Amino acid sequence: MSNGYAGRAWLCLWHAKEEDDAIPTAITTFLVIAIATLTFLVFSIFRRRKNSKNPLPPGPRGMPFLGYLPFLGNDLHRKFSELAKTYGPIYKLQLGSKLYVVINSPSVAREIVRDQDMTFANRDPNIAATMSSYGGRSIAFASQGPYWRNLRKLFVRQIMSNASLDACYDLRRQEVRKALSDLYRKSGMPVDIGELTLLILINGMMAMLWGGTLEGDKCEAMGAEFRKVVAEYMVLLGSPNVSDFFPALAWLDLQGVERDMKRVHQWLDDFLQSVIDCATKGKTNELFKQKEGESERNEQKRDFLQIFLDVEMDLEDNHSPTDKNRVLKAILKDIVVGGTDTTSTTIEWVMAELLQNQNMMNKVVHELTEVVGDDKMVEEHHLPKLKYLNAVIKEAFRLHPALPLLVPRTPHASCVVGGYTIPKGSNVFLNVGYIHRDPTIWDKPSEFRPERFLEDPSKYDLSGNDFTYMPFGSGRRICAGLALAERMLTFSLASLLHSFEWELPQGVELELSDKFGIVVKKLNPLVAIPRPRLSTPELYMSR
Ligand code: HEM
Repeated sequence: MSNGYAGRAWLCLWHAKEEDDAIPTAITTFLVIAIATLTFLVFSIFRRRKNSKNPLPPGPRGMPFLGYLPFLGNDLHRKFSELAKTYGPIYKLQLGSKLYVVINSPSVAREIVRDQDMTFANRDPNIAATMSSYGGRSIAFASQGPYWRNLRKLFVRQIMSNASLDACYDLRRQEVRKALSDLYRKSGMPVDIGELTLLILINGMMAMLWGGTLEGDKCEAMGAEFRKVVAEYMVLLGSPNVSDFFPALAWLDLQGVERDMKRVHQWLDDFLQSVIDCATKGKTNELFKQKEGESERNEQKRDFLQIFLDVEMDLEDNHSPTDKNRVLKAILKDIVVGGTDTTSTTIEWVMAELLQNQNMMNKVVHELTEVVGDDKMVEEHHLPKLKYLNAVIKEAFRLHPALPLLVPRTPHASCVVGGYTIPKGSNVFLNVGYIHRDPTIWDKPSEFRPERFLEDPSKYDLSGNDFTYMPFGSGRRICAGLALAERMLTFSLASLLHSFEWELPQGVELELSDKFGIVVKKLNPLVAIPRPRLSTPELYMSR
């Protein structure tokens, strides 16, 4: 456009030479050109300045086309922390055609989850997450919007409310007690702690969902299979996938992530479908059993599943029954998969740290004896009084956050954070694992020292308001199951530690290395031997 205008101006100047008003016309023309050029120059300088004022974050150079992809390795959480030492509080990684931004300081994290929380409340699920969440229908992977807002509101206000969680305490307790009596029969034998706690959690969640649990001879085998499948699922969700970085190549599925996720997703889908069929159609299944009296599900009794079934209709009014079923399974996945693996992994870490630090184990057991007594079982009302155990759990969350990179967020508009531009659509990781071990924040950060949480117990809670400590995330997308996670984790752990003495099998060396998945687990499963420590055997039989 400016070229056309300049051209017309030159033409005008040429014709003016032959006319009487040649001089004023020439001046006008020059002025127009000068103003246009000046405007253009000022605009370009301003634009350059603006960009240089807020450039993209620093970051390592990569290779043409591939970016940093060839250097990423398998342990993302370790690599991201290594890079944070070089590039500081915020850096970028170009991975194929996608831009990733990693946040490594509380002050920059605050800008994301507090100051610009609304901008960053979106997710951009990768191929594996989209497939596994039935096309982004789960709470965890749905885009910000009315669907996600309504679902989350329902989940947090109705399912996770104190009243609702109090109402289903009995169901949780029965599952924990059942596990304790099974364990009593196995005392003196080595137990895989991750497997044990996952089974408690699956059954606890299923009991709260619809009053049914895994039952029968195949129960343990099913639990172990579930664990294996969920572990693979978490690795696939977190693995760098070439198809995500080069969408044009996605059809090739070069690493087979899509193929593997399809298989894992199918297994979980069948599992969840059986749960729904048992719960809603009264279908029988050799693996699931409804608790006695639960078969007469009536109008007054609204378990988790019933609440979802009712409200899901409102959410997806115009959808076909198949779609509604998918939405329901996506939500069940949030609970049965997202809620169980994170919680049981954390219990395993706590047990490992306590077995490593015998004096802390003694303090925990002493506190349990004082608060609960050796002639009683743990109840949820004891939990707030277990100050030392709660500090141990917080310290385990600090050193071993289940999701050390949280779940990535995506800004819906370009914005400035920490003085750098984060373009719309980039993937933003909050490197909580790194912040939790930052020596400028934490004294001797790699030491397991629960006492740091006792010094000022009100300073650190799990609500994500202190950006130096965010094991459940923060802001609009903070963990939706926090209330239940806190109760289930502390109750199961306190019960296991109160009812049994634990020791490592002879000759076994404990090590605490981890392996990456979206949930970071112990590299080698923790195996320990339980021995009863309560006053009478009858206590182990109580429900
Ligand atoms: C120790 C146990 C748990 C840990 C450490 C944990 C941690 C987290 C974290 C870090 C996030 C991402 C937060 C963010 O992006 O800022 C998250 C999201 C979520 N969690 Fe948990 N979680 C746990 C247990 C549970 C349980 C028991 C449930 C369900 C009953 C649950 C349901 C969810 C859901 C639905 C989301 C997605 C929230 C959203 O995107 O709006 N979690 N969790």
